[in-house]
Amino acid sequence: MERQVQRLRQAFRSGRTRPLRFRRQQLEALRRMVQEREEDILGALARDLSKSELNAYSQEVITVLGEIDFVLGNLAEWVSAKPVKKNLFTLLDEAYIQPQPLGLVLIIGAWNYPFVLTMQPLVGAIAAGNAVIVKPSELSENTANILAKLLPQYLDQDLYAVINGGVEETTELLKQRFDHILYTGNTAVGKIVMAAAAKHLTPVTLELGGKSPCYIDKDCDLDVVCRRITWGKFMNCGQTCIAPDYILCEATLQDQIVQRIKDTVKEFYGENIKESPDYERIINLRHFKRIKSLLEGQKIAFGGETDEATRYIAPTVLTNVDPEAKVMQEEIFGPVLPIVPVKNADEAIHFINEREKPLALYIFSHNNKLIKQMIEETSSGGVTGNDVIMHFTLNSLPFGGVGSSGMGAYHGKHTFDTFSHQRPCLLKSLKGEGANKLRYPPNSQSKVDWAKFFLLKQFNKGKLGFLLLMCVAVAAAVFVKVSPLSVALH
Ligand SMILES: NC(=O)c1ccc[n+]([C@@H]2O[C@H](COP(=O)([O-])OP(=O)(O)OC[C@H]3O[C@@H](n4cnc5c(N)ncnc54)[C@H](O)[C@@H]3O)[C@@H](O)[C@H]2O)c1
Ligand SMILES: CCCCCCCC=O
Repeated sequence: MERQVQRLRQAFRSGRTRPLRFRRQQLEALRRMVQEREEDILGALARDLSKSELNAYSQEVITVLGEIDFVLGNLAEWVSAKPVKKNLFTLLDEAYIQPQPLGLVLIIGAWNYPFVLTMQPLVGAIAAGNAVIVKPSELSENTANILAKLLPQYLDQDLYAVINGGVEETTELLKQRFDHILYTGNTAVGKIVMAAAAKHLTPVTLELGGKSPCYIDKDCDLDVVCRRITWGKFMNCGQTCIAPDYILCEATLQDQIVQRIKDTVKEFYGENIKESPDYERIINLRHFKRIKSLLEGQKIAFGGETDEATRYIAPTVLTNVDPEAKVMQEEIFGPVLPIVPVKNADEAIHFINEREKPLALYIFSHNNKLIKQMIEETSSGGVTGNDVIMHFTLNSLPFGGVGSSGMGAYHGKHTFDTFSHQRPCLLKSLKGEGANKLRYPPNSQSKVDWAKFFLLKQFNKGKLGFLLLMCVAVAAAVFVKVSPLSVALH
């Protein structure tokens, strides 16, 4: 493993990833891979999560293709140096920010959307000019295997590698030195990753989870609200990091919500949900048993049927759930939706703020002021008002958590920035040394007064004064030797 890391680092040092043309070629090759090997990719996703071809395509493949197109359309602009504003001391100099690749980066993916959660960060890491090691989740082993088979066929093998394996291999991998690690998965492992990264002072992006609340105000259209929640909660059998984890609403709304979600489940998945191609299965037996155990002692309003042989758990809604119940202590990550009654929006805000900061927050109301108030008075990785999940799909929005739901963010330009060093560059001339006397010893009151005059706002009396000052400064920078001016400043 150490040798492989060395090999990639060596290839990065060759400078091959620097030119825009090379990065574009690699991204185009990646796009070709997704298009030409679509069937293999969809097949792997079906075997891992019982995802239908249509669902796998619309949830994962489209996102990756869209990301590649978006990056290719903007990369030339992103890699270019960005001139910055200057102060009076640097007026004649060149000042800019130059994005540069970090080096060798590690991307550790999760199993629930195993294709998009490794490929989307990979697109940004390549775009930013890095060498990359991808470590897919071992739980979605078919997707992990297809990535290990396909990526070397399309990408430069000296710069991009897939390493498969479980805890042992990941632990070994984390002993190596990387220039950035992007990890997606649960919070407990996030801490392990961060501790390992700290040994090398490696920066991390942690895309973690949490219990994402969903508040339903009484002033809203419950038919629409429940359709949207049903879609986002039961998609991928509830195994979505930003699925609404639980509902907060006034007690009087509960029965209407239950009835509408029940009707929508029937509309979406039919009378026999097990037969629906749109309804997935739980990833493995451990998670199946974990989710099933969350139902114990709960009031099941509908659903609750399970089948261990196929790891099927029906869409399930629980009512009057006690905040102390086990189902409210951990991220559910399955098709179980508890409803916790609260008196009003203020109590919902209090409820949310008493707990760890979630990855997402959802607020449904006709009252925009209330939505804005809840955003203002709570914290979460992201927010969607009057819908669920959808903020993930907008790549102009940074996607990530806060507090225990993660740190850092990616998607679109944000991924490019995550995997780049924004290098500040100031290019001066060796001429104009006279003006520099101001900062060289020995110091004097008049030099300090000049510095105040050049740099501090309160000494630049208005716009006109500032303009005048700039002219003086330019003159000073070019010709003038420092002279006392304290009188003019006071
Ligand atoms: N924020 C996001 O974008 C996002 C996306 C998907 C999932 N998630 C979160 O991930 C969680 C579910 O994923 P998971 O954690 O079950 O996925 P997982 O079990 O697939 O683990 C994720 C990665 O961590 C590695 N790993 C596991 N144990 C390890 C250890 N002891 N040391 C080092 N590496 C280890 C795995 O090999 C895998 O590559 C949920 O909490 C979910 O909310 C977050
Ligand atoms: C179109 C829906 C994609 C949702 C991906 C969520 C990633 C986290 O689990």
